[in-house]
Amino acid sequence: MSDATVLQQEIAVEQKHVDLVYARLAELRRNASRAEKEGYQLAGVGTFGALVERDAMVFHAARRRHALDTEYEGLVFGRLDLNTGATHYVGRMGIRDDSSQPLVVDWRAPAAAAFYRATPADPLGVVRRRMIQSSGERVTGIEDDLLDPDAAPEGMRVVGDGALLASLSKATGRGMRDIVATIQREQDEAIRSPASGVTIVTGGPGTGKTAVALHRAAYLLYSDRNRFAGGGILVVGPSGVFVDYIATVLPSLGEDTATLRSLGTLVPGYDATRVDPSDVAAIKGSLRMRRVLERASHDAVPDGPTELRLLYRGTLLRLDAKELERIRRSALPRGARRNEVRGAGFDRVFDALWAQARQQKVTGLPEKPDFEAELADRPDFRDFLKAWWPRFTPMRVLRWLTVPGRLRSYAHGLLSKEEIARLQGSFDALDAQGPTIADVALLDELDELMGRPRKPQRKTKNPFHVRDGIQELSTANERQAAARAQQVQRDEDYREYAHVVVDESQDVSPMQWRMIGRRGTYASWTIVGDPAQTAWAGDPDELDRSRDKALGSRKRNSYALTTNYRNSSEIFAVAASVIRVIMPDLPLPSAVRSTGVEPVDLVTDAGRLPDLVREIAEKQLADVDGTIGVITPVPRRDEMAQWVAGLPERVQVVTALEAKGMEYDAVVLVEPGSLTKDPAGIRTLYVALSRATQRLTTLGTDPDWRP
Ligand SMILES: Nc1ncnc2c1ncn2[C@@H]1O[C@H](COP(=O)(O)OP(=O)(O)OP(=O)(O)O)[C@@H](O)[C@H]1O
Repeated sequence: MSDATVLQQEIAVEQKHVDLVYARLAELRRNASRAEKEGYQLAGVGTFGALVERDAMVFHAARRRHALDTEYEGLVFGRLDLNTGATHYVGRMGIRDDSSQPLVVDWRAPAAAAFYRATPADPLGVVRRRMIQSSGERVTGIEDDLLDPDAAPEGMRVVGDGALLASLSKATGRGMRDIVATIQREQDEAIRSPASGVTIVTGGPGTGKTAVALHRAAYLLYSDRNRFAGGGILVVGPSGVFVDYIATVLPSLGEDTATLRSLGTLVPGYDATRVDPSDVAAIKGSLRMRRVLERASHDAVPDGPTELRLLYRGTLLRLDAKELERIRRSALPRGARRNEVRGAGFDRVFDALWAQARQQKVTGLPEKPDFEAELADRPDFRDFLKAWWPRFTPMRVLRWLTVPGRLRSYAHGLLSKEEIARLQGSFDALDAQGPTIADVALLDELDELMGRPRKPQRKTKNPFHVRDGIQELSTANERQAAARAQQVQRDEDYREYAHVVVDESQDVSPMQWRMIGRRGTYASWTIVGDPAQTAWAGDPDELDRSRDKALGSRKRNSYALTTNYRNSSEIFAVAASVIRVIMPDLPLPSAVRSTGVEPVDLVTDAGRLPDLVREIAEKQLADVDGTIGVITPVPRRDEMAQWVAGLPERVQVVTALEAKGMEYDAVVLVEPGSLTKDPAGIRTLYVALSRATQRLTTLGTDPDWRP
């Protein structure tokens, strides 16, 4: 029999099972719809208990139907033949037949772990592992691994080769794809790492760190839904571009209880996308900024009133600048939070005025409480208090740093003259352009330092909580929204996540670790990153210390990933040659796929550069089916975006910093020489050179751009 016939026969075998699964799925969807309808009919009964039961039925049925709908495509992707003679199918969700026998095992269930972990050296009871590829409900391909030939029963067929490689050669789309069908053993170990403590995943470019982090989030939600869906999972990535790229992965895994944030949007109220040059980011990210901000948070208000004069029952009461300063200082000792001790400051003003009034023997002076009430009623006095000790927003205080004299005095002894000058240059743009990504951590720090009257935590609006009356859910949309709301309605600045995932963690500055740490006090953590890709130009020890502080004394489990699944070996060789210059001993991942296409390096003059960039992007459009990344130096992004304006959407323009974590089928890296000035730049160059799966062209005006 020819190989093709054997393959067709085996496909037919699997198709039979897959048909069974989809038939059962259709039945389950019908059941879910019926449950919803029946839920409504219960309303007719009208008793209190029936209404609660109705809401519960409607909610669970709607959630079940949603899950059944999202997992439709490629539902079954694996089969395990065990040495016990048993067979398990592995898929995106677990499905049982009507006698409760499993038709498909959820990939996150313990029984599915062997699908990812079994190897010929350690087959874990698996004789044959089969990957099933399908399109819609149709099985299109099969790839087998025979793991334990000695245990194979007579007639067991083994077909295909290279399922992983086949999956890696698919075109890259706008969003990251899930890897659930081809997770590798070392990745699976990290995904299923214990739920508590800190899981640290390191590995070079393209080793699947992001994929692992996201699949781990899905795994945690599956393994302990109450804990992780209840508390929520926070996923932090470096940029908005990156967050959009990964946003598609979690819903496709059937989970919508994760909150995705970039470093510029982690704090509610800010949507920062502006990046600082690396030398400025290093200053803003340094822990020394905490002291600078602490000083600012205790300083007098610019243009605030310098004295208080009140005519009280014919007598002038007066607090001069010195006295006001003394009161402010005594009400605001070091460590006190200004917005929280405002009342204490006001009390001291009353005390000082009362003492004066008594000393000056004001005629008809009432008791102190009446004296205070009289003053508190006077608009001129209230205006004074508001101007002298306003409620401070973090942005208001950060703006004080734009005043050169103030910045110098806050930074005295903490930052060098040059550092102060650089910071000043950056803050000059604060009013016109809004905060940078690094500023958001400073604003969060100020919020912490100043304190604020916390809003009471909003109670979760659970559609089944009947204390406030039965909720009338009517349309399908409302039911869906209610089902989601039950899980995701949290305080705007929610800080009690059950798990925090930090992707591209090598780029999180010390001040940003503090910002993230505040939101993960009660969380377990997954931290993924690659120190060789960091753009951090500041003190590396400080970075380690601040990370350790955020993670606290939680137990740590570390995993290292060693295979680069993204780049062709030809492309990774270029990236590797660059990072070797500054990190000769760095262990690098091995790239498993060769395309036979060498990267291209072109040099031109400044005049020709725009046309050439466009020409190359057009050529790459013809060469690859997926996305094309035009990677630019940070300051020239908008200018270069004009050069490729009007090309299809597959062409995306990003800065070298925004390219962090991203992946494209083809990359044009423009002016690579702009990234070789310092080690942080070379590490960013390494990132930019390791984004492409198939084609890489470097193009610039400097023939000697290589470090
Ligand atoms: N087991 C796998 N099967 C198929 N594809 C995989 C597998 N692991 C990773 N990939 C693919 O490899 C590419 C790189 O993965 P990912 O972005 O998670 O790597 P990374 O380690 O975060 O990379 P970087 O540090 O460079 O940002 C993605 O396209 C991902 O889908």
